[in-house]
Parts: sequence; C-alpha cells; structure tokens
Amino acid sequence: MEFSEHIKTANVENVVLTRPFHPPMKGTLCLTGHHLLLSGRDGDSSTQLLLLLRNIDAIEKRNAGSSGTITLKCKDLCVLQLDIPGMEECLNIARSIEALSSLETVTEMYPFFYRPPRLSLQDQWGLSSPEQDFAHIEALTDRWRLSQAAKFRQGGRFPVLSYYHRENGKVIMRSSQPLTGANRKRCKEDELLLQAVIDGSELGYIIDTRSTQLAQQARMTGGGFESKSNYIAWKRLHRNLERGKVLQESLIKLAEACSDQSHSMDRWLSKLENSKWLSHVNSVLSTAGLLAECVEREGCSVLVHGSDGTDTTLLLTTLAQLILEPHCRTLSGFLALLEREWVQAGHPFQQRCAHSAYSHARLRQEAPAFLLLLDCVWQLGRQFPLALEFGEPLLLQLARDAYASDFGTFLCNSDKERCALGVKENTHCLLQFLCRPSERDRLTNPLYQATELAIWPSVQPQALQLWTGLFFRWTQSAQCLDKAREEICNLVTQNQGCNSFPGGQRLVMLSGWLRRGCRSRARWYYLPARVLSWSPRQISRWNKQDTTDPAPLERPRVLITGGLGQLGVGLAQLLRKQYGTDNVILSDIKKPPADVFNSGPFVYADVLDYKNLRELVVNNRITWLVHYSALLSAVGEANVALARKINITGLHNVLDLALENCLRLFVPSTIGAFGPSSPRDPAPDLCVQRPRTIYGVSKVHGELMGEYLHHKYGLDFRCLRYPGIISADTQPGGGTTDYAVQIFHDALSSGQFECYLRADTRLPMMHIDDCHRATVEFMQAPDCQLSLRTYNIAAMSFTPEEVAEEIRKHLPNLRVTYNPDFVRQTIADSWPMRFDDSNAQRDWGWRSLYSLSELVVDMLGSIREQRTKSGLPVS
Ligand SMILES: NC(=O)C1=CN([C@@H]2O[C@H](COP(=O)(O)OP(=O)(O)OC[C@H]3O[C@@H](n4cnc5c(N)ncnc54)[C@H](O)[C@@H]3O)[C@@H](O)[C@H]2O)C=CC1
Ligand SMILES: CC(=O)[C@H](N)C(=O)O
Repeated sequence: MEFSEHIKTANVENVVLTRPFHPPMKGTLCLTGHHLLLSGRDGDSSTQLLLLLRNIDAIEKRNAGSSGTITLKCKDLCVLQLDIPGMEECLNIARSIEALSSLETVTEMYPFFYRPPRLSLQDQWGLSSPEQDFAHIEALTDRWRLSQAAKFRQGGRFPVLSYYHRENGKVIMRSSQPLTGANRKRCKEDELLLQAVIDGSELGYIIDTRSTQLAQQARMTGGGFESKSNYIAWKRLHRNLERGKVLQESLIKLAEACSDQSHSMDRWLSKLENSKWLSHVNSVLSTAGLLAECVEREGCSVLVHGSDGTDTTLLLTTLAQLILEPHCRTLSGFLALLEREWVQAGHPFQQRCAHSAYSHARLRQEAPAFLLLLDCVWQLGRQFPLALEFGEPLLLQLARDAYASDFGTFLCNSDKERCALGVKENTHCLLQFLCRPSERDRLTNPLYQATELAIWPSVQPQALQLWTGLFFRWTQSAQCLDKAREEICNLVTQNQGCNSFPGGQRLVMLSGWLRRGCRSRARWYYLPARVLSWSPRQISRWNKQDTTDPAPLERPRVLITGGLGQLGVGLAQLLRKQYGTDNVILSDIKKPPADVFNSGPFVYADVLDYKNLRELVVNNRITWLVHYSALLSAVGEANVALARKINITGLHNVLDLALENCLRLFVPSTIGAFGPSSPRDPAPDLCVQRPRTIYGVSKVHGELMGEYLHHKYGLDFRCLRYPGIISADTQPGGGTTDYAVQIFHDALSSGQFECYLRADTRLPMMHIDDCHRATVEFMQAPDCQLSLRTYNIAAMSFTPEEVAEEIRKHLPNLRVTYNPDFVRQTIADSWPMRFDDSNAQRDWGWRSLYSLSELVVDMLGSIREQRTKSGLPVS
C-alpha cells in the first residue's frame, strides 16, 4: 500500500497547535508519509512543527460542533493538542496518523528515506569491532564445540566475551539460559566452554538475573540454570531483576504520575512509589555493582544471563563496564559499548520500543529496558559529575531515538534481521553520527575529567533521584537547566584561561566550588552538587544564595576510625556539639567505656576490613571521614609488621573508600613525619622528609598518597601534622611524646617522675583542645582557601626540664629523674624541635590558644579534679 492511500486529507488550514512552553500557534497542517508538519506565524516570525509520525504513541479525538480536537501523546512523553476546523478533516487526519504512526514494514520506515546533506550512506556503520577489541585473547574453543553449546542455550546465545579486565585477566561473559529442561539435560561442550574460562583452581560466578524460584520454574518450559554438580567451579548468584510487562507498567505509572501537575505532595509521593521505577533503577545498579565487584575486587570471572540474554543481561554487562572501564566513559567509548552490548548483542528494539508510556494498545513485547539503562547511566553521571565525557543531552537523544528515529540503528530486533533487510546499506547509523565532531560540543560534559578508577555507584535511598530531565521534560521548563549548563561551560572556559592553578586542579576546584560552594570567592558559586543533576525543582530551591548558614542538608555525617584512643572521643564531642550527636559516629576495635558508649553512636570497625568499613560509610551516609587509627611511634617500632598493616594497608582502605564515596577525608600526620635530615628549628611544611621510624614512614606515605589522589582525582584530602598532644582525660597510646602527659599524673599522685627522654629534649607540643579546634576548623575551611593539603600546626615547644619547671610553680616538690630509653630518645632526637605553621595561619586562620603556662594550669586542675572525684590522694 502506498503512503498516499493512508492520507485522505493532506492539508488543513487554520489548525491551532497547543504544546508545552509555547503560545498556541495557528497554521496550516500538512501530512506526509512520515511527518506531520504545521507551519504558522508567531508574531512576525514564521514557526514550524515537524513531528515524526512514528513518535506518536496514542491519539485521542474529541469533536465539538463542527470542529475537532486531536491530542497526540508522543513516545518521548510530549503531549500536543491540535484543534482542527471541520469534523471530517479531523477524523481523516486522525485515521491517517493512526495508520502511518504504526507502520510494521521496516523498509517503509523513515530511516530508509532520510537523506541529510552531509551524511553519506557509504559511511561505515560499525563503531566497535569485537574481533579487534579482543584480538589479544586466545580463542576459547573451536567452531564445533561452539555450535553444540549454542544448541544448548536459548536462542543459540552461547557464552560470549563481553569484557576483559586488562589488569587481572578476568572476564565478563553473557549468554542466555541453558536449556536443561525438566530432565536436567546437560551439554559437555557448554560445560567445557565455561571450564576453559577459569583454570581449575579458581572460582567463577554466574549471575542469574532471575530469582531462584523463577529459574526453577523455567525448567518446566525447557529452560533452566547451571547445576552445581555439572559446573563445579561456578557459584550461582540469583538476583531478581524485573523485566517485560512489569517494567512497562512501571513506566506507564511513572509517566502518568509525572504528567499530572495537580497532585498534592502526598499523592505525588505515593504515585512515584507505586510506579516502583526507582526500585528498578536501584536493583539494576546494585546488581551491576555486584558484578563489577566480583571482577575487580574478588578477581573472578563472571557469566551473566537471565532467560533470553537480551534485556536484563545487557543492562548488567553495560553498567559493569561503565563502572570499571575508563574508556567506556568517553563519548565514543560509550557509543561503541551501546553498539556492542545492545545493537549487536540483539536487544529486540523494535518489539521493546513499539510503544512507550501512553499507548492504549494491548501490551505485547514492550519493555523499557533500554530506557532503564539510560536512567542508570544518568544516575552514575549525577553521582560522578566529572567521570563521564558525555552529558544528559546524549542520554535524552538516545531515549528519544530508541522509540522513533531518523536513523536505522534501532530498527529490527537483531543484527541478523538488520542484515537481511539491508538496514546498514540503506539507512544512516545514529551512533556513528553522534561521534561526529559537529555533535561533540552539544553532547560532551564540560566538567569531564578522565579517571582510571572504578566509579562505584551508591545505591543508598538518598543517592538515587528521579531523572527529571527525562520525565519532567515536557511539563517543566528546562530553561534554567540550559542556563546552568551554559554557566558551567563559561566557568570552565574562564578557568582554562586562569593560569594560577595547574590544569587538573582548576577543574577539581571548579567541581569543588560547584559541589560545596566557596563563599569566600563568589556567592554565585554556591550551587551544590544537585545543580549538576540539572533538576529544575532543586535548582529553584537551592538558588536561594543569600543565606550564610549552611543548609541543613549540608551537615556532614562523620565517621571517626580509631576513635577510642587519646584523640577520638574529644573530637567526637566537639563535632557533635556542632553537627548533632547522631551525625558523628565513633568507631574502633576496642570495647568502649560505658560513658563513651552512652554519649553517642559507636560502632565496631577494623580499618583492615574494607567491606565492613564500606558498609558503614554507605549505610550511614557518611560524608566526612576522620582516620585516627594508627600505631604510634614507640609501639610501632616494637611491632613493625603490625604498624605497616594498620598504618599503610588501613590507610589505603580509607583512601579507596573516600574516593569512591566522595568523602572529605582527614588523616593526621605528625612531627614524626620528619627525620634527622629535615630542618629542625623550625621544620617548614615543605622540606626533606626522611623519617627513621615505621610510624614516620607510614605517615609520609599517607601525606603523599592523599595529595596524589587529590591532584589526580580530586579527592578532598586534608592532613594536619600534629605536635605531641597533651590531654588530661585520655591516655596517650604509645608514642614518644607520652611523657608530657604522664608527668602531670605522676606529679599529682607521687610527686616523682622518671623521664625516658633527656632533660634537654625539645619537641613541639599542643594542648588537646587546640588540636581538636584546629582539626574542626581545617575540615570546615572552604577548598579554595587551601593552598596545601598537608599543614604543620604549632602551639608551643618545650623540653622535659622546662615543663617540670613550669609544674614546680604549682607543685614545688616535684622531683624528676632522667633515665633515657634508647629507642625513644633516638626517635625524639630525629624529630623537629619546633614547627613552622605560618601557612596554616595565613591560609585558614589557624591560631593556638594555649601557652605552656596555661596548659600546665589546665592539666593540673583537670587531673586534680579527676583524682578527687575518684577518691584518690592528691600530692
Ligand atoms: N596523640 C598524639 O600525640 C598524636 C597523634 N597523631 C595521630 O593522630 C591519630 C590519633 O592518635 P591517638 O588518638 O593518639 O592514637 P591512639 O594510639 O591513642 O589511638 C589509636 C586507636 O586506633 C585503634 N586501632 C588500632 N588498630 C586498629 C584497627 N585495625 N582498626 C581500627 N582501629 C584500630 C586503637 O584501638 C586505638 O584506639 C593517629 O593517627 C596518630 O598518628 C599525630 C601526632 C600526635
Ligand atoms: C607525636 C606523635 O606522633 C605521637 N605522640 C608519638 O609520639 O608517636
């Protein structure tokens, strides 16, 4: 049938179009085989609407007198209304649209007629070439075996390589379910194929995207799963991901909720929840995280499948690659990934995207699996604003083109069908087109900064948001989003012209401003991370820039590791006063005393147990991490292996966590990070650092790692070099400066003190209150005020003799003897005598409050009070 046979009325005058964000437009409507065109005048200028008929999901007609109204509900969720004079014209137009928007013959569809000026049909179709990508990997098996294995898998989808981890050599494979059936059939070739992937000693995982129950039920219809006894080295994990009708209904409910602006808050929230769309996003992202974790962290190969291997399987393999593989996060890498994992892998686009959310037609094979993928990618981009080279415009275009496109990429249900119908010879490839330099500007993320690290998505409830750019696109103006993007582009350009910061740091600072706000430089920058999500609702809420109080949501959630030592409890007290008791969690591997346990949240956390730490951070929505766990100088020298483990391995765990979860990380360093070859009086921030203790070596390592990750990946790393800390309420944990605490206790208990350092050993010291205040002030300092990531802080400097002399002003009978301990004396002799902290004073206004005489008064007063309360004698 010719197109013209579907068109009874081709032109109608005086049609009025009503559409979102435009005034009504009157003009001439014209219908062609593939488009609806409305040309009219808007004031002095002529305007046009050109709508691809395939984009129309549902048509609703209404007659009123001699005219009629047609409502067109589009697959991209836009809703248009046409008021057409003449009832017959209206009916004819509606009938034509109904017929032409649902053409079934692929070669009649618009991509076969689309011939834009600068594109040639000779242009190559393929972006990715699996043969080339995986050329370095040995072929796993021969053709015959493959054909046997293919017969054993649904639709012939035998396990194929999807991703190869270059560092550990592990792979992600995908397939369909094995056809074991009720008789538990097996296939030697399939078993050998999987066995060939892992050598005998290893374990592999099979992630089955169905629940155990569904997988078992599949046996009744000829499908099934890999039994433990036949696939000995493979461990099956079942994760129930929704598919098909359930997903489609979820999209329909969500679109319905989003299109009605009259909902009250309660109704909106309940409709949103009812749609379960965000739960699907959550399940998919969590399972993709699990898949990536199996490969990267556990070092295991993984096979993924559900039933057909063409929907949920592809969601997981695509997202895992985005999480793990930096190249997939570039524009061309991502498009090649989509081509490989969706177009070539045989996602049935034509069936799945036949209808979108508005159609009244009976559901057949529709399911928004691809849309769900794009939503998950959007969530990743929102959580890691610098990590993806492409931005939201690309995702929106893909979402639209999957349903209705000028290009042939998403036609048909498999590559085989595409080849049979000559799609590649007779249509243009969208993915190829999007890679053209002319498109890049529009599609790239101005903040992009490549990172080699995996980007682990957070799936805690607050981390996932509704993709308003897609679902509210036609109900809320996106103007402010465009403006925000424009401003970001300007900022990036301006920053590129600013020579005062090295290239990488400029962007990091920019993102820091955008995320946290830098009030000291310019109010304008006080746009928190949410702006990067382009969410109109939030922009208007957060754009109130005049307030100087931190927004309540900006309150940090703090975790302190090693919190039961000399310093942790006091810091927690101070932070809790400012941010609320529940927002500060102390942790340690020791049992807390009752008063600490009762004063606020406490959890067990071993810094060597990465998983547990990660759980704590994720479950408690931690945003600041204070890493206090360590073995101090004297104890460390007595147990080098343990010190290395806790101080270095523990630190690496914390660094990884902080990077993954965008935490502000505080790691204290020490006067012990200097050695005999460093300037000693005073020691500046930057100088030779060659410490001679494992404690000092681990601290220098920490300073350098943190600074490196800051410069390379933007980690918000902050480090203060503390002097010896003097406290009355808590005991020091085995350092070289501990004598300066013990002397007060002994002075008040026995009046005698034996010092393990020589009388003239001068070291920098500080009252614990100053130490805590410095830490909190430094943590609160805006990024842009910090010219360094590691600062010395100083207060006073004294020898044992001098402090004893000061104590004698209050306790004249104090007797001090000196019996130097070789290890601690050697350590102390290698440390600075004084600290230069002028950078901290200049950059973020650091000042100590306690002098030696004030410290002595405070220490004696506090310890005296403690002893009296406990009924102990006071000398
Ligand atoms: N107290 C001082 O004079 C100075 C301290 N610092 C640094 O400040 C931080 C805190 O110091 P303090 O409180 O004095 O130390 P501390 O030795 O009193 O406390 C360290 C805490 O770490 C905990 N810990 C040990 N192994 C652990 C593990 N595997 N997982 C979790 N926790 C573990 C211990 O149970 C202990 O409660 C340390 O990093 C230290 O190097 C730096 C300079 C001076
Ligand atoms: C100064 C320190 O780092 C600590 N108190 C120690 O003496 O080890």
